[in-house]
Parts: sequence; C-alpha cells; structure tokens
Amino acid sequence: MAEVGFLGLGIMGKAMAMNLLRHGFKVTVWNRTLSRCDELVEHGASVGETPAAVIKKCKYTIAILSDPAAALSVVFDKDGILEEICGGKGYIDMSTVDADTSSKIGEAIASKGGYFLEAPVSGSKKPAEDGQLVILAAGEKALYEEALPAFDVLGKKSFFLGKVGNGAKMKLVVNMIMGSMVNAFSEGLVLADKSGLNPQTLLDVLDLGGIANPMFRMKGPTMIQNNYSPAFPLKHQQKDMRLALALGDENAVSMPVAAAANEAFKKARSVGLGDLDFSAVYEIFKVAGGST
Ligand SMILES: NC(=O)C1=CN([C@@H]2O[C@H](COP(=O)(O)OP(=O)(O)OC[C@H]3O[C@@H](n4cnc5c(N)ncnc54)[C@H](OP(=O)(O)O)[C@@H]3O)[C@@H](O)[C@H]2O)C=CC1
Ligand SMILES: O=CCCC(=O)O
Repeated sequence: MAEVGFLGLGIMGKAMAMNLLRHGFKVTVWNRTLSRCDELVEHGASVGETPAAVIKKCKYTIAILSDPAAALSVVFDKDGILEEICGGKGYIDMSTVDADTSSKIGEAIASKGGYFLEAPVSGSKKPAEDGQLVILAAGEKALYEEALPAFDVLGKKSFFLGKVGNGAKMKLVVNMIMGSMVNAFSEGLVLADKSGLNPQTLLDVLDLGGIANPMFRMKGPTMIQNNYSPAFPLKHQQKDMRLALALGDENAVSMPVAAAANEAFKKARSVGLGDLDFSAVYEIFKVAGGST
C-alpha cells in the first residue's frame, strides 16, 4: 500500500490519521507543533520534518488545518508543499476554507504538475474517530478515485461535487445552518429555563418530534451541564459563519439569521470562549437572558 502523507494533527487530524493507521495504511505525519506527532509514531506513523518532506515521500498527502491562513501557509511558505509537489503527486486539503483559498491552492499545485482535491468534512471528533465522516470532495477526479480507499476508512459517505470550490461552498452552507441551529437551540434552552420549565424535559420533547437531530441529541445534555470540552472549537465555527456570510455577500443572498448567529459567536470569542466547543455560545444567551 502506498505511503499516505498527513499534515495537521489537531482534533480532527489526529483522529483521522489514527484511523488510517488502524486500517493498515502507512502514514507519514507532520504537525506545526512537532511534538503532537509523538502519539501517532507510537501507533506506527513516520514523521516528516516539513510539509515539503512529507510531499516528497508520499504519493498523495492529506491536510486538515485550522483556517485559510494555515491552509495557505503550508502550501506557499518556506518548506511548503509547492517545493516538492510535481507530476504524479496529489494534495488533498480537508480543512474548512472558502472557495477562493481552495482555488489559489489548486492553481498553484496544478502549475507544478500536481493534482489537487479539496475534501472538507461534515462530522466532528467522534465521527472522525469512528470513520463516520461525510466527505465533500471536488477537484481532480483521478485523485478522488485514488484516495477512495482512504476516504472509505475516514468516512461513511463521499460526495464528488465537481470543480474546486464546490466542496468548500457545500461545507460552508452546512456549517452556516448548524451554527444558526445551535443559536436557536441555546435561545430555546434559556427560554425554557427562565419560564420555569425543566431544560432536560425540553430535550426529551425535542428528541421525540420533527426537529430531533443528532446535534441537539449530542450537545443538549452537555450544554445543560455547562460542559464545553471541545469537539468542534467555537473559533472554527465562527470562522465558518464569517466565510459563509462572505459567500452570501458574493451571491447577494440575505442571511439575517446567520448574521445574528455570527454576532453571538463573535461575542463568545471576545469573552474567551473560542477554544471551547461551539456549543459554549449557550453562555452568551444565558447572560443575555439573565440566566444564572
Ligand atoms: N473539530 C471539528 O469538529 C471539525 C473541524 N473541521 C475543520 O477542520 C479543520 C481542523 O479542525 P480541528 O482539528 O478541530 O482544529 P484544531 O484547532 O484542533 O487543529 C488545528 C490544526 O491546524 C494546525 N495549524 C494552525 N495554524 C497553522 C499554521 N499557520 N500552519 C500550520 N499548521 C497550523 C494546528 O497545528 P498546531 O498543533 O501546531 O497548533 C493543528 O494541527 C478546521 O478547518 C475546522 O473548521 C471540520 C469538521 C469538523
Ligand atoms: O465543521 C465541523 C462540523 C461539526 C459537525 O458536523 O458536527
């Protein structure tokens, strides 16, 4: 089996790279903070000293990094991907970024003869651990097909969405909806509490009705316990709202609900909640609603 490169061992990257190792892939990892590679090495990974070194060694390399700045940095900066990508090699960026960022990366890689696929994912830490992500790929179809054995390990379903940008846009639309939902959910929990209802009973009622969903089911119990151990960091959700709103601007789509949700996430970041789970936006509604 060909060696797969893997850049970025944050919450998602660590779980995904671990999964590939568990399924017999040979994996060479790199992370900006190199010490984060140690645990993967214990499970059989090799380490590349730089993104360029990983690209040089591997037929194709996957990355999942925090945001557009990070995604651009590993490609264009010193010791970056562009130094070693060449004909026959592939680069798959699974970070959540905007279509422009993805296109810039794709064009630069193509200019060196390499193949590029964007492949952001739906699903969080647990689905990443369980190989249950939803993969939203777009770009070079041949690379998509080459990577399918890895995608089959990482995800429960892969979509090929056509040209570069379509994966990024799909991911931003999905996360824009999710970010708006968690705001409405938070507001509802506060309203239930302030009007004398038991929030746990609200969760039970919601779960039996037409708006039951895995996100409410998973986050509700931890939110009412004020437990925001990060699966999806709030700072990344706010980044996704910001990028989705920019996509709305480009397309003249009015998004008042998403704009209000973005304000709540920004407020949450401004009071130091950015590294907690995105469900910590609930704290902002508690303050606004006068809850204790
Ligand atoms: N967590 C989730 O539930 C999901 C997240 N995503 C998306 O996946 C991506 C990663 O998320 P997640 O794993 O949660 O994030 P984390 O914050 O846990 O990890 C971020 C990763 O990016 C690296 N990084 C940050 N800045 C740079 C930089 N300038 N140069 C190189 N590397 C950098 C970090 O390295 P270092 O260790 O050195 O800081 C780390 O490996 C994001 O785009 C997010 O929106 C998508 C679906 C679900
Ligand atoms: O981008 C993060 C998505 C988190 C999720 O789908 O639960």
